[in-house]
Amino acid sequence: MVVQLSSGPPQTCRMSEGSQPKVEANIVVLGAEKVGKSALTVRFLTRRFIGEYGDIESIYTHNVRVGGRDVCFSIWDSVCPQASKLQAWVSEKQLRWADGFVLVYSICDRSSFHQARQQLQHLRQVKRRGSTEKVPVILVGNKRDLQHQRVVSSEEGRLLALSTDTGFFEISAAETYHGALVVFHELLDMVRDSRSTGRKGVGLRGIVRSMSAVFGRRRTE
Ligand SMILES: Nc1nc2c(ncn2[C@@H]2O[C@H](COP(=O)(O)OP(=O)(O)OP(=O)(O)O)[C@@H](O)[C@H]2O)c(=O)[nH]1
Repeated sequence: MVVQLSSGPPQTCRMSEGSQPKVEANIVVLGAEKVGKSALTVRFLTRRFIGEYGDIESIYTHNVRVGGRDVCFSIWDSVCPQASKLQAWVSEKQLRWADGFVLVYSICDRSSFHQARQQLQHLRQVKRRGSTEKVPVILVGNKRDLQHQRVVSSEEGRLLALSTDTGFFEISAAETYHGALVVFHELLDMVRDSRSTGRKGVGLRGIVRSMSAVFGRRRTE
């Protein structure tokens, strides 16, 4: 079941305000079980970390201003089906709907990194809307606050991202809002780039960003 929700006052993405049309971006958040997909999504939507989240698959609508433009994010917080725990999994419906993907793993869970690798390979192989162009993807290593439980190094994440033309960040949804903000804003940039140039993927600018994408310091909100 997919539930559609709005994080703010009821609005529709079809509206535009001011002289410039509203930018719309459909984002699917993917990843293995319990890696923090909902925590990352809720952080971005509300700035808060509430600790425990239900496992209802939801699409949230979030209207914000980014760089002087009104943006409407529709964010599909997906649930990994039990049957595909160790498989690359993304539905045809998600592929048709999404402008971009956030692919989350936990730095404390090697199998979630393995699953992210498979999902990335899958996303890089599929054709979208009859196109051979690459869909924008950001790879996110979450739970960076749990350094003592880390089993996936930053370098492994960064290398996987570089080898698949993908953005990359390590964050802690539990600790800061900033990481979630940067993930969604960077993906928005990639979506807009891909629309304006027809070029999908992270490109040179994104690769340079990937190299400095690991958040080493605790930041306050
Ligand atoms: N320490 C720490 N815990 C986190 C972080 N993000 C999420 N968690 C915890 O990890 C657990 C799973 O988080 P969820 O956001 O529900 O993960 P999910 O991927 O949406 O889970 P499912 O949809 O059920 O597969 C919860 O207990 C969260 O509190 C983080 O950055 N650091």
